[in-house]
Amino acid sequence: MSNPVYLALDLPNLDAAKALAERVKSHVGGFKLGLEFFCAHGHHGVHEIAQIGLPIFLDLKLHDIPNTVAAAMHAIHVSEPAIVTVHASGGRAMMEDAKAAAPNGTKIVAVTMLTSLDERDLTRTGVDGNAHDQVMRLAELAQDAGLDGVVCSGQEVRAVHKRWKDGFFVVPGLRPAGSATGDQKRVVTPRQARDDGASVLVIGRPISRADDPVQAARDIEATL
Ligand SMILES: O=c1ccn([C@@H]2O[C@H](COP(=O)(O)O)[C@@H](O)[C@H]2O)c(=O)[nH]1
Repeated sequence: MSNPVYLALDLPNLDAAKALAERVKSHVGGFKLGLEFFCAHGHHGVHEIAQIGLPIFLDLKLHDIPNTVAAAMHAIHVSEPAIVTVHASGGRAMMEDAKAAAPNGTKIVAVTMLTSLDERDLTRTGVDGNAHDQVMRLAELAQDAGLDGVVCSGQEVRAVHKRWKDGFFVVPGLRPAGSATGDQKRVVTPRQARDDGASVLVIGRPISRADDPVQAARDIEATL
């Protein structure tokens, strides 16, 4: 089985990101490039990391009117990413148009409820109900829109997987036992997420901010 860990390269410096990616490449399955990276380094930065030879996950979390999201999706064809994110709360038409505009072979997955949010946050955004219900509702919408899968926390992935057998599930908010959670609120261990049906395990700071990132990546790999 290939390594399901995608390292989040949330670093402002391209040379530092490239150096980290080179160091850990034998112990992860791909690289996740998000807003911080893309805003700073654009397609050039994506190309530089892609040169290392592992799949690229562009975590842009697109969220706008359908026409704008489809145009943005066309603009990223040049990078041929393996995975791209949109926000499920952008609605069904937005997700349908995003999928239609995506490169062939790129998986489009929808963010349901950010792992940095808990139920109090949900209430404050005007949404009634718990995290489980919110994730299930948006996962169903994403499935109806023809997407490949969703982003959810490890606390919901088992339930989503049960309802969407052939879905593709991206799980961030992962922390090895005993490590700092930081701003993440709905957290599980990488092993728990994998056992519950995650397709991709997104891990950033537990590796990138470790004293020894290679050892941290190896330690996580050994638990899977
Ligand atoms: O719900 C979400 C969606 C995306 N992310 C992204 O994953 C990584 C997690 O980084 P850590 O350092 O392991 O916390 C980060 O790039 C987020 O933008 C998420 O955390 N939650």
